[in-house]
Amino acid sequence: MAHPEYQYLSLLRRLIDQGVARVDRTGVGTKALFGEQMRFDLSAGFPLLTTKKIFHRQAIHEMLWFLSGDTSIRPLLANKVRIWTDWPLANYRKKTGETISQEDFEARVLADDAFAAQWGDLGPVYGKQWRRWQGPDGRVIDQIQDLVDGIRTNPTSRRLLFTGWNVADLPDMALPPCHMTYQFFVADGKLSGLIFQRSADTLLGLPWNLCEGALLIHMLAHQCGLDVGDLVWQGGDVHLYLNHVPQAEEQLTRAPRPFPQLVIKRKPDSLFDYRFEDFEITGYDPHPHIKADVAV
Ligand SMILES: Nc1nc(=O)c2c([nH]1)NC[C@@H]1CN(c3ccc(C(=O)N[C@@H](CCC(=O)O)C(=O)O)cc3)CN21
Ligand SMILES: O=c1ccn([C@H]2C[C@H](O)[C@@H](COP(=O)(O)O)O2)c(=O)[nH]1
Repeated sequence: MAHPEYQYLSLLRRLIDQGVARVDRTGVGTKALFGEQMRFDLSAGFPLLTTKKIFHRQAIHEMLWFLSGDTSIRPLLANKVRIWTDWPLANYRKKTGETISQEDFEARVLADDAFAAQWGDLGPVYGKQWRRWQGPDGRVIDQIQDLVDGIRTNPTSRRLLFTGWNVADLPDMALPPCHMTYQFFVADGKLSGLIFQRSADTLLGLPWNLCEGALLIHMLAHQCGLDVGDLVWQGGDVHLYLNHVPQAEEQLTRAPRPFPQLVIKRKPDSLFDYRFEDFEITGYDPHPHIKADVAV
């Protein structure tokens, strides 16, 4: 059987060859396809792309940050994860007219509590909706705890899902959720998960989304005494930014190597008590990193 990473590589190829040119919010321009799917059997390896190095250390931190319910970039910065800085930074520059560097902005968010509270928060993004969805009656809903309970007590339920797409809160978010809905399925002692991603930056964001989705399935399965099944990824507007075409062509010259394995070294009492040190990726031997600019 062909290496599962060819699903990703053939998507890159089709985006370049058949993607429809579109003007987008960022002004960069994309080539896009609508409605794409990939499937990875997690028992056969951890789907961390090998045709370029993915910074999985940062991806693990981001997933733990989502699960913590936090929405400030401060805990990310404390772990040297800088992928979310561009949006609060652009907001700060626009509102104050100051031309502060990214480094100085990040240093202030880390050092100054009041500054972090005013400028470092992304609004009611993923973590808030996952862990503290606010009902109209003021009730606070922990969608992830409900999911864990559901998988344990009612594994054949067709309602094992959570969503970040809180329509009323969208205007207050730095960015509306991209990986917006997750659904789960238990069969034969295995947990499968599906990500619905309304918008996918195929070169930069998607490899992280696959890594983090796979990590979440592993964590949930670990907590619920299940083996891992499939990660199904479903994309709506799936695009390649025009300034990423050379990087995609470079990546397409490379042959996939065996996927690594995820080792979870400790079983904490709850899904929310995992620490970064509990995870180890073994056997990861990727091709070199390929640099690309993120569209803000
Ligand atoms: N245009 C765009 N693409 C995204 O993937 C994206 C957004 N915006 N906005 C919100 C978050 C932030 N995410 C990001 C942002 C940057 C990288 C990125 O630049 N990754 C590089 C290197 C990162 C580094 O040097 O630390 C990579 O090669 O993976 C990845 C995901 C995913 N999301
Ligand atoms: O986890 C993520 C987060 C974001 N993206 C990409 C998808 C788009 O290129 C931008 C978001 O812009 P919208 O105009 O809100 O769609 O970020 C991703 O791929 N993965």
